[in-house]
Amino acid sequence: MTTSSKSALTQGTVVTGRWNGGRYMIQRLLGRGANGVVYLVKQLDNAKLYALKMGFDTVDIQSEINVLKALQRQGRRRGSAGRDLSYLVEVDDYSLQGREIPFYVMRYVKGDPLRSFLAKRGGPWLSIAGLHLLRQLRQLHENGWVFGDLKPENVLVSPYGEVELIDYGGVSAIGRSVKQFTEWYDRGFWGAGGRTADPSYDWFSFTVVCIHLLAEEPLKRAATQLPQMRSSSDLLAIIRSEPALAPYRAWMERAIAGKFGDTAEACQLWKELVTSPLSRRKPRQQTPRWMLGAFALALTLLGCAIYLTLGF
Ligand SMILES: Nc1ncnc2c1ncn2[C@@H]1O[C@H](COP(=O)(O)OP(=O)(O)OP(=O)(O)O)[C@@H](O)[C@H]1O
Repeated sequence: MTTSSKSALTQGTVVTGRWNGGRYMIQRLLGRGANGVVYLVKQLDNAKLYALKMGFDTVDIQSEINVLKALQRQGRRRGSAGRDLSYLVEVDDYSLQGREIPFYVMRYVKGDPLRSFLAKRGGPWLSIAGLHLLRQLRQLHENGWVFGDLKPENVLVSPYGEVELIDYGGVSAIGRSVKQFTEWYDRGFWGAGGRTADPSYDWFSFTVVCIHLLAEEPLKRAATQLPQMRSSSDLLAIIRSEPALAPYRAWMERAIAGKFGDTAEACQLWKELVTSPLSRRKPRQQTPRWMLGAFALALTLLGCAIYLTLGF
C-alpha cells in the first residue's frame, strides 16, 4: 500500500464501505502504528462512535481480522458474555484514488494507554489494571490464542482500571510461532525461552511490562547490555531489588520461570497479592499534608476499583 493509505484522512471525510455500504465520518486520528491508521469515527446511520482501522498491508490486516472473527465465533459458541462478541463491528474495503484499502470497525475504547494511566493515577494502580489485563489474557488463552506482542501501548485502561487489549496483529494460535513481538518484552530477547506461542510467553511479557512501568532505569540498563550478557537473571535481580516491585515479587519470579499451571492460576495468585497487606502498605516518610490528602483520595478510589473488580 502506498502513502495514500498512510496519510491521515481529514476530519469530516466519509468512509463508505465498498461491499456493505456502511458510512463512517472521520472525527479525528486516534493513533498510527506499524500496521495501520486508527480513526475515531461516527457511524452516520446511528451516530455511534467507533474506532476504524485502515491497513497499510492487506495481508497483515487480514490476519488481524481473521483472529478477531475467530474470537467472535468462539465467544458465541461458548455463550461467553465476554467483550469479543461486540468488539469487531464490521469489515470492508474503502476505495480511495483507485485503490482498495481494507478496513475494519471496532469498539471505540475510551481510555489511556497503560503508561499514561499509571502516570496519572500512581504505581499502585498496576495491581488492579494488572488483574484486568490477566483476565483478558486468560480469556484469549482459554480460547487457544496467545497475544504475543504485549506492550504498554497495546493496553488501554478506563478510569477505573478496566483494561482492553488493542492491536490483535500479534495474536498467534497456541503451538505456532509468535508472529509479532517487541524486543524488551520478548522471551527470546532475554535468552529465557523460545518464541513458540504458549501462555507462558504472555506471562513473561506481562512481567517485563510491569518492570518497565515501575522500574524503567534498571530495565533499560539490563536491556542495553551485549546480547550474550543478557539473561533472565538480570530480570530476576531487578525483581528482587526494586522496592516498587516488592508486592509482585513472588508472582513475577514464577512468571519468568513459566511456573503457573495455567492463566487462571496466574490470575488467582495475582488477585491474592492485590488483596494482601503488603500491597496496601502506606509509604512511611514525612509527607506534606496536601499530598497525604491526595494519597488518601487515590487509595479510596483504588479501594473502590478493587471492590468493584473483585465483586465483594
Ligand atoms: N479500539 C480502539 N479504541 C481507541 N483507540 C484505539 C483503538 N485501537 C487502536 N487505537 C489507537 O490507535 C493506535 C494504533 O493502533 P494499533 O496499535 O492497532 O496499530 P498498529 O499499526 O497495529 O500498531 P503497532 O505498531 O503497535 O503494531 C493505538 O496506539 C491506540 O492509541
